[in-house]
Amino acid sequence: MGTLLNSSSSFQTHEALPGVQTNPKRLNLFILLSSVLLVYFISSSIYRLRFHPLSKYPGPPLAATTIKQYEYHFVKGDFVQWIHTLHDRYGDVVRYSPNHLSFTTPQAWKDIYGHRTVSRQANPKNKAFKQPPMDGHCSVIAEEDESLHGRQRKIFSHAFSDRALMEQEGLIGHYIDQLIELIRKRVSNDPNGNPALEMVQLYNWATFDIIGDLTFGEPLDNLANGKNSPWIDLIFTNFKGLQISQVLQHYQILSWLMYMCTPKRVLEEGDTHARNSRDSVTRRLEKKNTARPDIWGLVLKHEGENRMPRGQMDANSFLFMLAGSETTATLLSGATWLLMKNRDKYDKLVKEVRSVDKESNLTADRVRHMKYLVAVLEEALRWYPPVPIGLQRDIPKGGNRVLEDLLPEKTVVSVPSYSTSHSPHNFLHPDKFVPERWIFEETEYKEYHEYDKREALQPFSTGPRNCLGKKHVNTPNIHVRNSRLTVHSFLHSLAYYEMRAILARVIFNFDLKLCPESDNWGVGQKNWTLWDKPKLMVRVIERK
Ligand code: HEM
Repeated sequence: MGTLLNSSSSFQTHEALPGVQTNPKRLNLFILLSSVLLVYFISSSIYRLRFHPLSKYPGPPLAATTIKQYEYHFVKGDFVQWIHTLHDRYGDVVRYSPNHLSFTTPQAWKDIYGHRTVSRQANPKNKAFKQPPMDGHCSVIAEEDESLHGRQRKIFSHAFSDRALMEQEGLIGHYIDQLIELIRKRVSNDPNGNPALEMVQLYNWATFDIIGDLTFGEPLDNLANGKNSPWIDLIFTNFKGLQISQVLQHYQILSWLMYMCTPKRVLEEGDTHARNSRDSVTRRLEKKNTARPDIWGLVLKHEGENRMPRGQMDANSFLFMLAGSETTATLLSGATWLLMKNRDKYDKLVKEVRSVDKESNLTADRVRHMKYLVAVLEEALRWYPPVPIGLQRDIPKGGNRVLEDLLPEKTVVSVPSYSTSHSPHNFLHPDKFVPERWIFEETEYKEYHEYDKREALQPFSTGPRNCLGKKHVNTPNIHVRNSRLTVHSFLHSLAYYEMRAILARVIFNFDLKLCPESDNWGVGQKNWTLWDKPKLMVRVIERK
């Protein structure tokens, strides 16, 4: 101890002097390093602005020189608004970071996400946003290998087929009954019979209960208990953090700081729920009941040689819980707000939905033929797409063509749903909510029918990795969307059915009015891949 003290004091007295003498050297080193960095920064900026293969694309000069501006907006949660402003200013193609291009033309959907052709390779998903494997197993959305991905899609084809949906109608209807009962109870418990209800939460409970039962074959009881199940808490606590950490992973210190600042409870919750998810799948498999029309019941029934490894089942269950609940609840919340803000459209929908004699007539088949209802949901998907950002794809080795241009390997390309469907180049008066633009029989809206590029709307993405919850049609999507809504309305799928049935039954039973505090609900919301939705307060009374 004494020796240590002695040596330290000798360091302070005798060693300090040479230290002072070396300071100019250190200063010189600092100046040298700074100059090297400055020269590097200036020369790489000049290269990126003038000579880089993407330099011909328009965009903010700062964004062309550094990825940090894009990362800043992503982490801040205003990326959707930022990229939209850039498209407004620079046009249909924008360079928003040295290697990133964003497109809003309809053709770009095909070129970026479409099936491979003789002249075009597939563009793989960008690794930064890849879902991590669960115990070494990839869910369908995270599977990189094309043929393994195709194999998983094939295994799920029965569980997401028309026939499955017909069998699932009763199960889904049961939860919609519970939603209506819960709202009715709250209305009757209110002294004035006119309570202000938080609709985002109610829709979330309904869609989580439905997908929970379809995935695990047992109820999550959000609606029955009138409160969030641990599943909902987990997904909302972790999703935003996961998105942000995917950007921060490039910065070791920030990544580490974020990890250190994450409450231990949140980290433990992640493990607990992965375990719960596995246990729920185990319980479902132990029941061995293949007669039940839930996802695993239908997968096991058609299993044969297409056996899915157990770990893959867990990974996919986890995925279904997020992909199949939050998205539909978001769209329902958006549609409700848009209808409240456009009372004439709301009245038109009320008239159509209440034209049935009784509620039990609102069957899957009936609601898919309600033109105005289908058009309201289509327009809500355009105005407020649940996945508003551009899903990033990498241009592979050898380059690939997008809109006639051969883009170099490693360019990151995407089509942002929100900007594409709010582009005045694609839709007439894009910021207005006009369901009639989707109905050709509404002849007063002819100018919309003639102007709109309907194929620009792809809220479920397109190509071999599009949404599994939206029916896969053999007819190319663009053809369907280009044709009359009557053809489109025949599309049957879990996502569409849930949204139609829930909205129709809420509108059939109750009159709704927006509370003043939610007047601007849909404006300027933050987003981290999905919207970060505030409370949507709506006054509800029994229909007259
Ligand atoms: C309004 C409702 C919905 C919207 C807007 C939506 C949107 C999307 C989008 C944009 C993708 C592509 C993601 C990517 O490329 O990374 C996707 C994929 C997927 N969605 Fe949906 N979705 C909805 C409802 C559902 C439902 C109800 C389910 C049912 C479980 C579901 C299951 C899936 C699955 C499994 C994938 C991955 C498909 C694959 O990678 O092959 N979605 N969805």
